[in-house]
Order: sequence, then structure tokens, then C-alpha cells
Amino acid sequence: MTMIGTPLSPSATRVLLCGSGELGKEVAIELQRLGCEVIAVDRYANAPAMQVAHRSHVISMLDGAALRAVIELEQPHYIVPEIEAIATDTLVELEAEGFTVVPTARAAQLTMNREGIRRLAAEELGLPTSPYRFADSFEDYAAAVAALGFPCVVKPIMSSSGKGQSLLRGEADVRKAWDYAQEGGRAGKGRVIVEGFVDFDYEITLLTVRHTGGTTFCAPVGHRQERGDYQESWQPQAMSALALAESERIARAVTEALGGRGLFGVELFIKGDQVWFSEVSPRPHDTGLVTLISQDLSEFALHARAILGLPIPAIRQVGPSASAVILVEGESQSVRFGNLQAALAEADTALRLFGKPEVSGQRRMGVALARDESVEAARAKALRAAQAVRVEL
Ligand SMILES: Nc1ncnc2c1ncn2[C@@H]1O[C@H](COP(=O)(O)OP(=O)(O)OP(=O)(O)O)[C@@H](O)[C@H]1O
Ligand SMILES: NCC(=O)N[C@@H]1O[C@H](COP(=O)([O-])[O-])[C@@H](O)[C@H]1O
Ligand SMILES: [Mg+2]
Repeated sequence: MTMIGTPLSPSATRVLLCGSGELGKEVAIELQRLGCEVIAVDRYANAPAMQVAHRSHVISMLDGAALRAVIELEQPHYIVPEIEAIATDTLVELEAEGFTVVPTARAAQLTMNREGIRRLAAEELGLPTSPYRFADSFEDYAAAVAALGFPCVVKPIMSSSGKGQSLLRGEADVRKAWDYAQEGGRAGKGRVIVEGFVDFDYEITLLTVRHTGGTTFCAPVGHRQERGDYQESWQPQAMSALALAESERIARAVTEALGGRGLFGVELFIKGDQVWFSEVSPRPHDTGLVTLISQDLSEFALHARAILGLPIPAIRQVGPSASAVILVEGESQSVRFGNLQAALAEADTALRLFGKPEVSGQRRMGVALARDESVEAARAKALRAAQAVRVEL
């Protein structure tokens, strides 16, 4: 039986977020709505979730000693990883000492590193994936590329949102892709995965929630990626009954193997009735931002309910919906967003401006949301809303 206490009192239900970006911000809001005390942690000050949390700490979450010190100080009832790059060995130790890690410390550990989750899915669970090889040196990497052939994709084993990722079309791309992968990993230089290119018709995120009442799937979220980073997503993605059943089979197998309670984003590639597992986030997924307008319980609300052991008797999809990201490019610590009256002029639109304190290069700083009669109309409306926003650096 779940009891929730009074925030900032000895009875508080304390939740500590490891990572405080736009996804954590929405999780923090949902937890606060249920009366939790929320502590936000990230590598920089004024991160989005910190702005809506009870308090925050700025540490390198890859520093196990620093992470342990914050957790021992705060004594959270739930530790909720929000990004991949965390000292997950420390989470495993803390879990063994009695702390609760969402969904499990092992899930955070296996998914922090592409090798962990790929070997689990392909080699232990026997799920279909792209062919792949791992490499630590340029020579091994070049051999992996030669073995897999072109086109192929290279990624740092520790990265997300496409950072350090390249599509290789021929010999001319080999050196450049290696150098980029060495720069782009969240945790610095090192090992890469080389994957054979899957020539899919479309890709989806199957949001899957493991809760006290079992496992529930959201309607499939379709999305479009550029340079490995999400640009638009929509729900529902039309699929054949066979492809949907296979997607649910794969999602159930992977999330069962990772265990615990929470929302997962299972990324799948689809061609006809054939489905390949790509990767999984044991936490809300960026493409799932669309659920802020498409479902009665967003992926963030579902995560909060699952974490706290609360029921999820139904998830209502409320109609064709879409999201379109607001990317900002340049250098600024005081970005301003204008022309919002135009961005929100149409019915059934919404905006999230994340409040990120700075941009240096390119950064996702907001998202536009829309609902309409069809997915096509919702996508066009979300794009119109995102494009109407005028960014001033
Ligand atoms: N083997 C592949 N074949 C075809 N396309 C691929 C392959 N691997 C990745 N992609 C494309 O690149 C996108 C990003 O890849 P992936 O999800 O592995 O990167 P990521 O950095 O983990 O991104 P995120 O953190 O946003 O999930 C995929 O959604 C897909 O569009
Ligand atoms: N694909 C993973 C993803 O979208 N993660 C989200 O982006 C934030 C980092 O953004 P930043 O790089 O702008 O700091 C993370 O904290 C998380 O909310
Ligand atoms: Mg991905």
C-alpha cells in the first residue's frame, strides 16, 4: 500500500532525480502533483527540473563518490535516473544497501552502455537487432566497418540524442566518423558500436509501463530523426496488426528482463511485418513528449504512478497528435522566445519551453504540441507552431 507523506516534513516521500533536463522536469511536476518531495541533480545549475524541484545539487553524476554523498545526504525513497551517463556501479551498490533505484540499478547500468543492452537483447534474449560489432581502437573499428559493409552507423557506446553518431556511406566517411565518435560520447573517448544499417519503412517508440497491475503499452509513437536526434513525433503510428504484435512481444521481453517498475521507451525499426529492436530507455523518452497532448496520462504521469506503486487502470489516447522540437543554435545565456501568439494561435496546440540556462552550439530548448483530425494534420500543425517561435539569442 502506497502512502505519500508531507513534503519538507519528516514524513515526506523523497524522490531524487539523477539528471534534470526537460524529461525530468515533467516527471518532477507529476511527482509534485502527487505530493512528493523532489530533489533534482545534474551537472549544471538551473537545469529544467531544478527549476520545479524542492531543492537541487550540482555534481558530476559520473563521479561515484559525489553521487553517493548526495544520496546519503538526501536519503531518497526513490532514485530516478533521468539520463544515461551516471555512475551506475554506485547505483548498484546503493541498491544492494537498500535504496530503491527506478526501475532497477541493473536496468540503468545495462542501458547506460550500448554494449550492455545490445548483448542482453540480441545474445541473451535472442531478439532481432541490426548486425553489430564493438571496437576500442581505430584499427578494430575499421575492421568492423569492413565486416559490416556500407552503409553502417557508428556511435559512442555512451551517448544519447545522436551525439557522436554518424552514418557511413563509403570509405571516405570512415576517419571522420571515428573522430566524431571520439568527441561526441557523454563520458569522453573510447569504445564504439558499429551497426549494420537497417533499411526500415518507419521507426517507433513503444512506451511500455511496468506497474503494480502488470505491463501496459501506449499506442505506438512514430518519429523522424535527423543526425540521430529526434525532430518530430506523432501518435498513433499506423501499423499492421502483425508488426504491432511483434513490437509488443519484443517490448515485453526487454522490459521484463530489465525488471522493476516504471515507464520504458522501447525503440523499434519496422519494415512490413518485420521488427528490429534498436535500444530502450528505462525512463520517459524524448519522442514521448507527444503524450503531453495525446494521452490523459502522459508518459511522465505514467512514470510517476508506476514508481509510486499507484494503479494504471487505463491509458486514454485522445486523438491524432504530434510534437515538433524547437532547436536553438548559437551562443547565449539569455535566449528569448517570441511570436508566441502566432505559435499558439491554432486550437489544440501547446508549447513547452524548457528554460535551459544556456546554449552553445545546437540545443533542444522547447517543443510544440498539437492535436488534429489526422496524424498528418497534427504533424503539420505542430511544425507550424514550432516554426512560428522566433528565437533571439
Ligand atoms: N542501425 C541503424 N540502422 C538505421 N538507422 C539507425 C541505426 N541506428 C540508429 N539509426 C537512426 O538513428 C537514430 C538514433 O539512434 P540511437 O537511438 O541509437 O541514438 P541515441 O543517441 O541513443 O538517440 P536517443 O538518445 O535520442 O535515443 C535512430 O532512431 C534511427 O533513426
Ligand atoms: N534522448 C535523450 C534525451 O532527450 N534526454 C533529455 O535531454 C536532456 C539533456 O539535454 P541537453 O543535452 O540539452 O543538456 C536530458 O536531461 C533528458 O531530459
Ligand atoms: Mg534512440
